[in-house]
Amino acid sequence: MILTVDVGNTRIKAAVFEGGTVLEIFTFEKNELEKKIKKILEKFQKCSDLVVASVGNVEKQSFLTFEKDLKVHFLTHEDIFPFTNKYATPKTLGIDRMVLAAGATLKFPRQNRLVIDAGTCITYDFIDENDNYLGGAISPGLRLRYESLHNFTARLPLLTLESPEAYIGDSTKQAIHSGVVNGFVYEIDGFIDEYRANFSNFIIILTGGDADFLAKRLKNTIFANSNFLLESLNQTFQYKIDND
Ligand SMILES: Nc1ncnc2c1ncn2[C@@H]1O[C@H](COP(=O)(O)OP(=O)(O)O)[C@@H](O)[C@H]1O
Ligand SMILES: CC(C)(COP(=O)(O)O)[C@@H](O)C(=O)NCCC(=O)O
Ligand SMILES: [K+]
Repeated sequence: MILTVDVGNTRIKAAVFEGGTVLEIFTFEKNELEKKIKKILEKFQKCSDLVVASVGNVEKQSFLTFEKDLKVHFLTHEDIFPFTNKYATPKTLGIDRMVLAAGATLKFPRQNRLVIDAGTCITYDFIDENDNYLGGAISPGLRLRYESLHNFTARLPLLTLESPEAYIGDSTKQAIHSGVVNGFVYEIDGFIDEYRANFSNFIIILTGGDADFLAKRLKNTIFANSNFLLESLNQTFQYKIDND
């Protein structure tokens, strides 16, 4: 049994796997990390490995305290991945993006793949049919857009996510909801159209905290899999064991 942990910039997601099957998923805040992991390990005492991919600012030590119970692994750029990394700055590529790319490569062989992760940031990652990781894009996520409109202006309120009534927002609130939500949807549909125009035979994987909200609103039909990063972490770890 393996416990995988994804430390994002907003929240921590964790999952227990038995082989390729997910047994349970957990989502929690950074300040609850040790307490939650302890509880998970009490419930799943057969966990032999804890596998962490982190782009957030949590202390390594919070995980190392569990070394008495099981083996702790932090995935890094030094690990073995199933694609050729063509990013011009491979060492600065987020480990979450590398894990998503690994999952897409292993799960969908011999095709072009675009992974869209709508989390704190929206990340786009493209792996071609010859398993070359080419890069993608990084832009502000949904909540980040609401927060930055408020934080960098004098007059804009901080709103929480709501579906806009129309694309012509007829009040400050509706204008913000339209700008944030429609802007988010148009951006993603625009990127998908661009990739579709340039590549055939490709699959799109949509994941992240806003994936379900987004999937319903896209012009392009894509199914969301909120657990894709956790599943990919499990697969990346298996791949590392098999190929090290
Ligand atoms: N309970 C929640 N707390 C924070 N963000 C949430 C919550 N539910 C949904 N979200 C949405 O999830 C997004 C963050 O996604 P997530 O995948 O958790 O980010 P990260 O992997 O960067 O930590 C935010 O843009 C927000 O709109
Ligand atoms: C782009 C990110 C901030 C996304 O983080 P997230 O939204 O998943 O919390 C993270 O992948 C990161 O810190 N990347 C480093 C820069 C790069 O990937 O090129
Ligand atoms: K992301």
